[in-house]
Amino acid sequence: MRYISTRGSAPALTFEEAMLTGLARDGGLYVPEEVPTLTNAQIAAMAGKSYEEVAFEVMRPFIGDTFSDSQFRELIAKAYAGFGHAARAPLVQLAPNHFLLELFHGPTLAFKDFAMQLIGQMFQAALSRSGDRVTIVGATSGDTGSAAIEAFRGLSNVDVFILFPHGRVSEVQRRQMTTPSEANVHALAVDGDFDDCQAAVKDMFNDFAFREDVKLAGVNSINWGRVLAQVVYYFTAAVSLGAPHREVSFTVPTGNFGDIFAGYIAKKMGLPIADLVVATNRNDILHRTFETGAYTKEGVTPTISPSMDIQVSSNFERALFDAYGRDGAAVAGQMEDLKNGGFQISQGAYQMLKDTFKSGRASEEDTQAAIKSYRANNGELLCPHTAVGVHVAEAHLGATPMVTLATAHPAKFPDAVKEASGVAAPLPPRMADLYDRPERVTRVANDLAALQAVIRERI
Ligand SMILES: Cc1ncc(COP(=O)(O)O)c(C=O)c1O
Ligand SMILES: N[C@@H](CCOP(=O)(O)O)C(=O)O
Repeated sequence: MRYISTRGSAPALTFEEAMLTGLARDGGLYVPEEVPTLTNAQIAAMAGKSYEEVAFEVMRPFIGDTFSDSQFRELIAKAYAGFGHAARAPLVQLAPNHFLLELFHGPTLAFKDFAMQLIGQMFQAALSRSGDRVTIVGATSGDTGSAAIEAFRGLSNVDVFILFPHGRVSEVQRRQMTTPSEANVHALAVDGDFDDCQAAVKDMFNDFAFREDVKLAGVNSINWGRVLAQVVYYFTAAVSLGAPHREVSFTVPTGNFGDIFAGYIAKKMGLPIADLVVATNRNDILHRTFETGAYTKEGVTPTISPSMDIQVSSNFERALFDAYGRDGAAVAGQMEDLKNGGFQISQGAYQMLKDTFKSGRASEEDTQAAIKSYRANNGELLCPHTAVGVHVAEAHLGATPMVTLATAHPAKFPDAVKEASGVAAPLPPRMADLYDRPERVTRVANDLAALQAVIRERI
């Protein structure tokens, strides 16, 4: 299995190389040269298997010879051992044809743990084999950062720097990033928004001298390994609802387009997914794009679902690559136009995207109303991101079972949840002292050189 860049002019890599490389050297994102497919019989045989076993079967065709089967099984087992639910990703029924896929039973209470815990294991195994040391730099709107820190804290061959937008993450998210005391963890509060943080990370990858000097690695969904690990729960959810004998639809609260892209890969692998619905908050660039065919940046507006306050949606580039018939030059051209504010998608590519994805948006009021009504009528306390998903899903319910991804635990956003529902969402006992732990954070200007200086000084 080889991985190629969405911009068409970086070398093809193995799974291990793509995982450790992060951004391609032409600025693109790595994708598999071909997406392997599973037969209906293989999918049907997943029924009744453990999450770990399905994870092995779904991901094995993508990893080539990076790990032996037995080592890969071991890494998967370690990755999910600390999850607080035996099913790892349980389904809860909201209505006759509407289900919630709870993805918040990992150590940091968000879906990011599914990929990050596994990436942590895979990095550790690959780096201890090679003896290399890397510097991970990640951008977060709140959840990727806490999950990355949890997965990499205390590891001897990794330094991890997380850039988050100062004042724009929830207090729980911030404390999850600033309270770990391990010396290899560095939380950087940037005077900017998430898009600034993500742009700085990509600029660091495009600064080849810096990239080589610090041995830069990435754990944002730039990294194919992140997307891959998220493909698994589409299979477990769909199979428990009757796939491959029955189609299933998914609604995905979306920001950087990584999670929904994982659903798209599951569909390409042969999972019978009817609709893939993109749900955005008022930062609705993706919804507008699906409506109009124009990808046009506006400023980022802070919302009560802060992890989705994103305008430059990194993984959309992976979808565009397929929409343009895998023409890297066309994608590179559109990404150049994005620097000047946006681009118009060609008619053919737009049609492909419209045929593949549906979309909707939730205003702040819609989000609050969903939190309130699902608490009152279903007894479910939703996090604001999940509430965006549930609101959008309601407009797409039909005969096919709909699964909305519950991407974070309500306790990560206690203020917004309490205001909407009147109900407090307590942290689990293992995190009960989070507010008492001392914080360690460095405030940094939204400036590439300043960020690079901090990183060089600390490693
Ligand atoms: C809780 C939560 N929901 C939804 C999203 C959006 O996911 P993606 O960026 O993969 O679209 C994020 C951030 O990634 C998140 O943290
Ligand atoms: N919402 C994310 C933003 C980063 O997304 P990623 O999936 O590319 O890591 C976050 O919570 O940080």
